[in-house]
Amino acid sequence: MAIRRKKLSVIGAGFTGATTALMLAQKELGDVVLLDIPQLENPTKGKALDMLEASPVQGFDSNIIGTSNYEDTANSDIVIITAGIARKPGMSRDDLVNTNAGIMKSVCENVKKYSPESIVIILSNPVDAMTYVAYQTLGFPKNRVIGQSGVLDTARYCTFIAQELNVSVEDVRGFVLGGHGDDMVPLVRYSNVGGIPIEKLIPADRIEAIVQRTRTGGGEIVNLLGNGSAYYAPAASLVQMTEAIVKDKKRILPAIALLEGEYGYDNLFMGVPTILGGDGIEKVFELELTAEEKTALDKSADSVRNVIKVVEGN
Ligand SMILES: NC(=O)c1ccc[n+]([C@@H]2O[C@H](COP(=O)([O-])OP(=O)(O)OC[C@H]3O[C@@H](n4cnc5c(N)ncnc54)[C@H](O)[C@@H]3O)[C@@H](O)[C@H]2O)c1
Ligand SMILES: O=C(O)C[C@H](O)C(=O)O
Repeated sequence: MAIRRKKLSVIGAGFTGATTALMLAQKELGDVVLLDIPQLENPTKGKALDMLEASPVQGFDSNIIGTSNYEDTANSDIVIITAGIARKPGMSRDDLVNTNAGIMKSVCENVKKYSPESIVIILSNPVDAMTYVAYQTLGFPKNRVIGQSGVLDTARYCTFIAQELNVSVEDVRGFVLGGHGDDMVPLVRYSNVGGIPIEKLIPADRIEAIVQRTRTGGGEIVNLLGNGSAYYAPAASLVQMTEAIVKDKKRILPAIALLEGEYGYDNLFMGVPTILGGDGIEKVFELELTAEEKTALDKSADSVRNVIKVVEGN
């Protein structure tokens, strides 16, 4: 049997979608189809061609096409959904829920029709609720519907720890649990630098400042950009998750997964540590939490539930 490259479709060719498409191709994780709405077909084709023309310079052989036609995405191995509106200063991610739920449903109807065997990774916000909408619409098994939040939130947390200690980011390990909102739960107790618990290296008040900055990390970028939200680190996060799946790496990464009893939550999509491999989410890890950590996670879960209620009311 001939060996073929993976087919990776990115729905939404805006800041995050286009950046993700380029990074996927640069890492040669597969051939990339970048799709946006028909009104933006030419700009989408233009972005894809521009990226492809970088390939001789950078030396990658992934193909990239732009389209507004779902037939071009048919039989994708992985579909990454970034379609939707982004927040502006003064807005919360939850303010996007009604618009993006409608977009998510229409995108997922097409994904279900054209790529019924795909693994789907959701980025659009509010992402925990959008992953729920995608799961409902797609009807795929839970291991094939994955939301991105924890890789990004953890990346921010690790960036700030590395800055604080002036050490390599490569030696910083941590975990952020919970919903992708301002009450997410960076797990200080499970964070270390080169194996040394951060509580032995950073004073408590500075750790608290890092935790708070992580929680509002998305808003910090929104306020600086002025007219949109982060895209370089979000795209890098999507690419790390895609690589774990395409290469069946079985990486332990935080991802938004359907919880069915884990951590005491039922029928809730929220960020938890998972194994990501060729089957998508292959396992959800249940960590032991202190009473304080569980209270914080309960608060975050309540926030996610409140947004899901809005979606269910539509
Ligand atoms: N989960 C996360 O960690 C995370 C991180 C960054 C951004 N986001 C979210 O991702 C989404 C996209 O952000 P962005 O910065 O790329 O926004 P953007 O406005 O630059 O791009 C969104 C694109 O989606 C397209 N789109 C809208 N409706 C569509 C449809 N029905 N089909 C196909 N494409 C459609 C738009 O035309 C636009 O090109 C936002 O909701 C943002 O909040 C989430
Ligand atoms: O903050 C946002 O609205 C975008 C994204 O969720 C992020 O965390 O950067």
